[in-house]
Amino acid sequence: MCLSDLPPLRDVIARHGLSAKKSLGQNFLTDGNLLDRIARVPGPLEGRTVYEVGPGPGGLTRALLKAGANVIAVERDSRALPALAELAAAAGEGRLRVVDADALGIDEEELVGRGAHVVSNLPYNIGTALLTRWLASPVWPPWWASLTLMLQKEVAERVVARPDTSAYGRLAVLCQWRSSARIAFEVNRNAFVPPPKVTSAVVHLTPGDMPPDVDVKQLERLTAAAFGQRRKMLRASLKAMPGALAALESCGIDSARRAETLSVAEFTSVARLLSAK
Ligand SMILES: C[S@@+](CC[C@H](N)C(=O)[O-])C[C@H]1O[C@@H](n2cnc3c(N)ncnc32)[C@H](O)[C@@H]1O
Repeated sequence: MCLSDLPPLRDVIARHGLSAKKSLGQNFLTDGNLLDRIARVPGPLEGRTVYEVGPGPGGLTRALLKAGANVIAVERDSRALPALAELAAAAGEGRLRVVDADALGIDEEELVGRGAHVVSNLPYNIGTALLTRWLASPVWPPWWASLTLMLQKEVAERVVARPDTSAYGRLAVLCQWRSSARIAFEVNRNAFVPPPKVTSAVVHLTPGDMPPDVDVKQLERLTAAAFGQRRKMLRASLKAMPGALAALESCGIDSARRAETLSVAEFTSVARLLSAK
């Protein structure tokens, strides 16, 4: 059997008894056109390595393989392994490797090497944790060439949010400091089996070329303190952080401002001074 002869995804899900488990964030995609559209977001994939978290019954994996990628996928639900083994056989020798593990415990650089594209319909319960980890990598440029991720629309909006909006916060600062981030398109909840409660969106991030003079941990501490009390003036929210008020002053930032008014560049200039100490 080859990829084009595979049975429809709904049949695969039924035959392998893959009833969706809420605890694993399982909302499966079965629309081939939508899956092909997601696989096109990172650009040409012929001969490229793609890392996928949570292939489940393999809908997105199938689209990625059809696009010519070699896929390394990590799946925590061992019920999906037989369906994925059939997909691997149809794709041909060496094109799909499935690791039966928790993606939160994976050392991605060791597993997939450098230069891989990440394409995933992420389980919602670990989506923000994985995105933050991939952006906060101590090694920069990171191991990934791009991230194409299905997230809850509300999380996607936090990734691309601008200052002076309620969605602007720690995630926006981290993502926009380290990458170019955009929402590729929204996905209606009815595209999933079963439909989740909320609309989703596919985001695409490519790593920026960062000078190494800002310690990501300092930036994270700074934004955690500032947005932890986002309604307060910075002079109150950053009071307990050593050096922060002096760094604000050196950067010409009025400590009567609130966190959500600071641009990403302003946050990084303060973090740069704190990193130099
Ligand atoms: C939203 S579903 C996506 C399934 C499939 N890729 C699709 O698009 O239809 C999320 C998948 O992630 C898997 N998963 C959940 N938590 C995981 C974890 N910690 N590590 C690896 N996979 C996980 C689930 O079992 C499920 O298959």
